[in-house]
Amino acid sequence: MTNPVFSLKEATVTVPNGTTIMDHLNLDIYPEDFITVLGTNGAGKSTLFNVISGDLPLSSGRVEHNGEDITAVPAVKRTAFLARVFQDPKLGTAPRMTVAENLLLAEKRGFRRTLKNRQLTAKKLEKYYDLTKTMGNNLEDRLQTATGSLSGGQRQALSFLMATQVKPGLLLLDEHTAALDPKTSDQLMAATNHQVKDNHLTSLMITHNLKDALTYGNRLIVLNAGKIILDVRDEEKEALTETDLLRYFTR
Ligand SMILES: Nc1ncnc2c1ncn2[C@@H]1O[C@H](COP(=O)(O)OP(=O)(O)OP(=O)(O)O)[C@@H](O)[C@H]1O
Repeated sequence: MTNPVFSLKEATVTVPNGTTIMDHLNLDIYPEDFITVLGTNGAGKSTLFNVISGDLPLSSGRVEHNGEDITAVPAVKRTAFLARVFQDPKLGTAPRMTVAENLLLAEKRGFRRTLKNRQLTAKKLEKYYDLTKTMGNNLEDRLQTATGSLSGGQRQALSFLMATQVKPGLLLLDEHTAALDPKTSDQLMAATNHQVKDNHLTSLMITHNLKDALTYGNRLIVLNAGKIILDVRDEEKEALTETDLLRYFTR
């Protein structure tokens, strides 16, 4: 069997008031896994992402990347292989910079970000045109527009492209379509799915949308009280229904 890209082993987080918000959690993430992450409010979904990204240190347990112990590696260093897209369209992009400038900046993920000595050549603009066109929301016509005046859907599409332009070893999608209207959300989910598949990305996606959790990805996990209470993949996932899932939300 293939080795995991990323693992949590007996990962536990106890916060200063004594509450354990991640409880001896074990998770092996394999190459090209697209894992949808479900759970009630407070189940520990953001905690899981914060532990993976290194923003929240473990109280005990281990974090491994390609078999190497990275428990003590800080968040800033983990950006060399990890990218995250947030729910808030304002996060992840620089509002005064244009779409093209943001994409140029994103090419430096994992390195010191500066636009010094880097230019938006005609070739680059052509590349960004083709890239943004794949999102299906006219972002390609707004390459020279300041990001702050894009629609929420266009801005989230840009955040997604910025996170994936330099292929991350692991992509964290943190309810990235939740702030969008249903049609725009569906459009970004479909574009996300294409990009994840076409670029063979390994990713986790937090969602409260049961339909999306069932439709997308090869694997689904449900969290409750800082533990994984369901972990299914392939045929087992495909056989799941919304009614099956709702049972995990009544605990
Ligand atoms: N840094 C922290 N210090 C103290 N408590 C925390 C911290 N981070 C999270 N918690 C607590 O841990 C629990 C899990 O929170 P978390 O944000 O991971 O849940 P969630 O599943 O993402 O919820 P939601 O769906 O509402 O976003 C909550 O009770 C939360 O208050």
